[in-house]
Amino acid sequence: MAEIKKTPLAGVLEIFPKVFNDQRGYFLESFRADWLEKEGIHETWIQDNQSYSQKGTVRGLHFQRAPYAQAKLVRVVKGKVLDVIVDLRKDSETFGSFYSTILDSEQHNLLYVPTGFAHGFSVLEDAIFVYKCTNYYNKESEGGILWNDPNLGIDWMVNNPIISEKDQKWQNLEEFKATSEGGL
Ligand SMILES: Cc1cn([C@H]2C[C@H](O)[C@@H](COP(=O)(O)OP(=O)(O)O[C@H]3O[C@@H](C)C(=O)[C@@H](O)[C@H]3O)O2)c(=O)[nH]c1=O
Repeated sequence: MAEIKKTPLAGVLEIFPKVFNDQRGYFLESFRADWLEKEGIHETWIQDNQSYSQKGTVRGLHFQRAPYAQAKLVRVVKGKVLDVIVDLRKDSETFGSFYSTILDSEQHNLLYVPTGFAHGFSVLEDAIFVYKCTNYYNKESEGGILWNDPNLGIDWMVNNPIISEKDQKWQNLEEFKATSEGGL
């Protein structure tokens, strides 16, 4: 059975599936609804995404606004990333805090990210990143926080990252607070 670990941010879970190794290779269950249901979380996953990124890339920090807000269940099938989330939940005691963890294709670990977070990752080894979402992509409701906002002070563990034009222009956390009535 998978090991489910709570994180310092309420409602965010890290999941370590049981890996069965043998002479052929490995087997693991990469998704089970009951991992989350046992924790009282009932989500309907309606979109799966996959991206490939070269070492040194940063993607993020992204969210979608209601009614297109997305919970995400993220993992890495090849390579290694530093996965980062920022708590933007209006009434959260940890609003404005971030949590980061390594996701890689050796641990096969997953991060469950509820709605109300900005999400991103940096690529420590060329990575195929795979994730489930509870809402469809909606360009108009897309928002973000600047990855290198000095007030967040995230150590992304990469120098001079490869980053999209879009991701260089997001607002910082202070601007987000001022324009979003205190959160998502
Ligand atoms: C995310 C997404 C993008 N696209 C398109 C839009 C664009 O032309 C192209 C690349 O999009 P982006 O540059 O936004 O891709 P990317 O930077 O990988 O966006 C993703 O980043 C990570 C950190 C997340 O948390 C995701 O929710 C998502 O925002 O793919 C879709 O068609 N559907 C989708 O669900």
